Amino acid sequence: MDDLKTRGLVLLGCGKMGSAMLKGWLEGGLSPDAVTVLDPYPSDWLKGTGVRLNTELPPNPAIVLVAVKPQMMGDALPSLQALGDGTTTFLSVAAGVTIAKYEEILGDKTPIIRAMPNTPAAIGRGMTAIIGNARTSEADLDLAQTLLEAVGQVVRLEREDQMDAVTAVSGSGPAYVFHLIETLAAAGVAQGLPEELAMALAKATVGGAGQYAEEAEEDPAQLRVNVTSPGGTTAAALAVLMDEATGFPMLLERAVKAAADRSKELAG
Ligand SMILES: NC(=O)C1=CN([C@@H]2O[C@H](COP(=O)(O)OP(=O)(O)OC[C@H]3O[C@@H](n4cnc5c(N)ncnc54)[C@H](OP(=O)(O)O)[C@@H]3O)[C@@H](O)[C@H]2O)C=CC1
Ligand SMILES: O=C(O)[C@@H]1CCC=N1
Repeated sequence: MDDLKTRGLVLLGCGKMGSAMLKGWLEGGLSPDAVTVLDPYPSDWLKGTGVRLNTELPPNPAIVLVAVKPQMMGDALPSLQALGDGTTTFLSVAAGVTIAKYEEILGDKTPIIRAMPNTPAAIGRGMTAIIGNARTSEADLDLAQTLLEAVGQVVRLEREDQMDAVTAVSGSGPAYVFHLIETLAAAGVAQGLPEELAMALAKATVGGAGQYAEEAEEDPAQLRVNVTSPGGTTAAALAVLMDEATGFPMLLERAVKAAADRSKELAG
């Protein structure tokens, strides 16, 4: 992290993902002076952080974090080509954009780390998978990992082609869980609960169960069994949710496949 303080970090694109990570870093003690953000329409929140905004780049930043949409990459990245001299590490969070694509633009001397984070990084509960190109040293990976661990957990991948499935599970995954909360609350309303109460029950249940699944010694299947009294209410619900033709397993398999397929398409 000392390298980041002295050489600085550049953030290209500060939308939903970039700001989730920046929020985590600033709350974790990274000085706003060490961060230069390039974003054409900065939010009021970003303007209030005190970071260096749309101004000249530091001469030799330790890391450039690329957080623009995959479709914008061709427009946005060439402006940073001068930093592709091999001393700055590029860390990309863009879905689908391969390391080879970066090497085409930045040259193959550049250490490039492809990462897939998720938005719970905003509260320090992110999950990020990373993999580097051939120019990435262990020290580069360690620096990226330290930075990313400031906003949650980090796993290292063995192969870049695992990234499509990772994107479909943990990158997009928070959206599936938020949708579960929305639909669980709506189902409670359909059973006669007031909206506010149903939403409070749904949020606390999903949040509590998620944390319990992470912390408990038992696996999620056993935790599910522990809730399910024989002949009781949970068994009645699970008969619907575990139905082979229409239940969660089939739905999630289709949803995760659709996301992974889209990640492959974005690679072009
Ligand atoms: N959202 C998520 O949960 C996750 C997103 N990602 C990846 O993160 C990246 C960003 O996604 P997300 O944050 O959702 O998207 P956003 O659209 O919210 O953020 C992208 C930001 O980049 C800005 N931008 C556009 N063009 C340029 C440019 N030329 N130079 C600098 N900044 C530019 C956009 O400005 P403007 O809006 O004005 O165009 C916007 O603020 C994507 O590649 C996505 O795949 C990865 C994991 C999770
Ligand atoms: O929807 C997307 O394409 C991005 C990548 C993972 C989460 N959001």
